[in-house]
Amino acid sequence: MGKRISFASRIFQKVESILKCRAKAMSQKEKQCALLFDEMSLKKGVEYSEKLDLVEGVKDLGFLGRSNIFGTHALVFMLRGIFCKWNIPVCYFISSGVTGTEMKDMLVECIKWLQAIGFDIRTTVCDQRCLSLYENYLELDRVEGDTSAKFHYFWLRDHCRCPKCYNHVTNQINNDVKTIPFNIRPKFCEEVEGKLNITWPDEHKTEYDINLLKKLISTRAKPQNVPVHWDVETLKSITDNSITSKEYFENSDEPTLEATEKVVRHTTRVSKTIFGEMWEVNNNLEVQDTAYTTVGLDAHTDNTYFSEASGLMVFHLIERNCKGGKTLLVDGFNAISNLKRVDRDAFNLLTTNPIESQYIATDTHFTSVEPVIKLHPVTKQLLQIRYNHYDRAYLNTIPFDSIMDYYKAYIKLGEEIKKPSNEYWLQLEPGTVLFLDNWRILHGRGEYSGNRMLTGCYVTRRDWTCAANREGLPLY
Ligand SMILES: C[N+](C)(C)CCCC[C@H](N)C(=O)O
Ligand SMILES: O=C(O)CCC(=O)C(=O)O
Repeated sequence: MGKRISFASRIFQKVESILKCRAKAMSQKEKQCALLFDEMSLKKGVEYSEKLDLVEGVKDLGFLGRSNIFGTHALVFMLRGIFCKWNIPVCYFISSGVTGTEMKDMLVECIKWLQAIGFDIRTTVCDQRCLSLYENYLELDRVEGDTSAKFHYFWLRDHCRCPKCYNHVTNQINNDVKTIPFNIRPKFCEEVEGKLNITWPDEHKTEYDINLLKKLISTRAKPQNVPVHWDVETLKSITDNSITSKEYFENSDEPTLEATEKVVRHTTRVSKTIFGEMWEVNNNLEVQDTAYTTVGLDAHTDNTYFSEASGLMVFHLIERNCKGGKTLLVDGFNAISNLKRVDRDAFNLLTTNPIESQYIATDTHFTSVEPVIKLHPVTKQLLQIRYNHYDRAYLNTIPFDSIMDYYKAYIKLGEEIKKPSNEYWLQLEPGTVLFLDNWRILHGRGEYSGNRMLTGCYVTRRDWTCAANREGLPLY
């Protein structure tokens, strides 16, 4: 194959004269070509070449110089006709992963040389992902589609998952980040067969799976799994039956509290709050809350007065000898996105101004100060709605000048929630257990008369996201 530019002059002349011959025989159109370059990994090893009178296998970048480091890659240049089918291997270099600047210099030199011979180079094509080393980071080309991925050397050292640096039994980091020098650089670095292998100056070795790096890049600050929002019209068309997208039903053997509990414990655990673990809700004011009356309740989320509102609500209506008492569900995220579309300022006020909520009963006084709309701290996508107009405390967290604007924004969201197009009314029946995402779906009920018994429980957000992670299910 070809030549290594400028040091092997005998070969150089031979290849050059062959290339000149080929170019001469071509028409102007035939000469139009692409310069392809590609890095192939090599087995480490050296050999004396009598023909070249030098040791082959060490790093050798032609006019950019030669060194005693073992070569790990061959950087191959090739010409390919654009209009006519022809291929000519041109030259190669032995490298140990070229830097971006080295690559540019070689490319420019190679193009100049081939143009002088007579080829009409119209484009360059790099066939393989390649690794470029910079001052304090490296770059992997085309990791994600066309974009490249950059990783600081410090980060790469910090995340070493070798058994010394990381305990694979406890899944905890052994390595002390404080001991890594900020200016750490690999002694040696290569990309082979889907792996990034790094040797550090102290001979410590780190291996990364390129697919893992790819995955980490694609999840950097980008919205994940945006759930499908629904109104009454579109709810029916959602086929994804996950609890983040839609209400979720399970069947229970019998209409009892114990059967409800069994269904829940099948996948997760029951949360204990001041309302107990499993609750029985009927008209007895056993608990000091309107839920324990026959009064109708506007759509709301529960536990706005807890710093972590329950993640899931589980409802199982085990007795229905009553008139009314239907269940109301509203997709809070849909209401918020509608509000955001028509009134961006209102949306901003609700995301940035925390308000206080309360639950006060005998010997109990819970409060929490949080915004009504919470966004994911990194991706900024919707994370939680905390809307319960019954459980608001004194509004004293908003600056005087913003109070009226805040009220208008809060009421506008309330009106959106109350739009008939967003209100999904359903009749719960004994035997059907309903799971609700209390960070997203608001619930309410119609006023009723007669005997009605609702059983259920809360599941903490951390418990159900734990179950979702365990099962590999997507979270928003
Ligand atoms: C009956 N159950 C225990 C479900 C709820 C009772 C708490 C209701 C409270 N107002 C809230 O919205 O959090
Ligand atoms: O009784 C119902 O159907 C719902 C009660 C309720 O909204 C609650 O407990 O938060």
